[in-house]
Amino acid sequence: MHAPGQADHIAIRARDVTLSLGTRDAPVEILKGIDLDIARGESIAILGASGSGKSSLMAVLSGLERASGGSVQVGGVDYGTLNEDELARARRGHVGIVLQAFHLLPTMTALENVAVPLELSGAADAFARAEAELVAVGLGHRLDHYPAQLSGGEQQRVAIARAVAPRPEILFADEPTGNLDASTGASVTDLLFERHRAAGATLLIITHDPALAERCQCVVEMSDGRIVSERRAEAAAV
Ligand SMILES: Nc1ncnc2c1ncn2[C@@H]1O[C@H](COP(=O)(O)OP(=O)(O)OP(=O)(O)O)[C@@H](O)[C@H]1O
Repeated sequence: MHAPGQADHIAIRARDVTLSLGTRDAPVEILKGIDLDIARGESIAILGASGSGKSSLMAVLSGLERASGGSVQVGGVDYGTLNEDELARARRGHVGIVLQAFHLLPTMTALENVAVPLELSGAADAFARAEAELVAVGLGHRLDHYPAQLSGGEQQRVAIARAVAPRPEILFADEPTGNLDASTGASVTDLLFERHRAAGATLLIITHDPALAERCQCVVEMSDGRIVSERRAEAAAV
C-alpha cells in the first residue's frame, strides 16, 4: 500500500479533493478541488475566513470524513481504498487530534484521559507512558484531577498529551488556542511546537492567528473551499 520513491517523504498528499455534504436534493460543495503535499515532519498552518472549509479539510485529511472525490494519501496509504475498519486502524496511533474545545472525558482524571485510549490501543505500559506525557506538558502535579478541576490551559495540555502519547506521525490541531486567553494560548502553542519537534511529527494547525501561522514552515490560505495561496518559509522561526 506504500507508494514508492519520492512519495516516501510525503506525510499527506491530497489530489483534487472534493467534499460535498448536505442532502442529495440540496448538496453543499464544501471542498472544491484541493491539491496539497505536506512533507514528513513539516509544520503547516491553514488560515482562512470562517466557513472557508478549514475544519472540513482537516476532517478529510485526518480520515474522520471521507472525501467525495479525488484522493487522500496519508503515509503512502490511500484512504479511498480502505473500508471503515481499515480506516479506523490507519488513524489509530498514526494521527493525533487536538480540538479547540479540548473534548476530555469529564468522568476520568487527567491521567485516565491520556492512559485509557493508549490502553485501548493495546499499549502494555499505558499508565506509565501517560504519566510521562503529562509530566512533559507540565502537569505532573495534576494527574488525579478531573477536567472540571483544571483550567482551560491545563485541559488543553492534557488534550495535547493525549494526542501525542501514541507517538502519531501526524498531529492535527483545530484552533488549539481558540478558547484560551492570549498568554495561556502562547504557552500552549509553545508546548505544541515543542512536542511536535520532540516527536518528529508532522503538525497541521488550523488557526485564525497570523502570529501562530508564522511559526509554521508552510502557510496555506483557504477561501470558499479552495486553497488560494501556499507559502513556504526558507527557515521557519519556531
Ligand atoms: N454537515 C454539513 N452539512 C452542510 N454544510 C456543512 C456541513 N458541515 C460544514 N458545512 C459548511 O461547510 C462550510 C465550511 O465549514 P468549515 O467548518 O470547514 O469551515 P471553517 O473554515 O473551519 O470555519 P470556522 O473558521 O468558522 O471554523 C461552511 O459553510 C459550513 O456551513
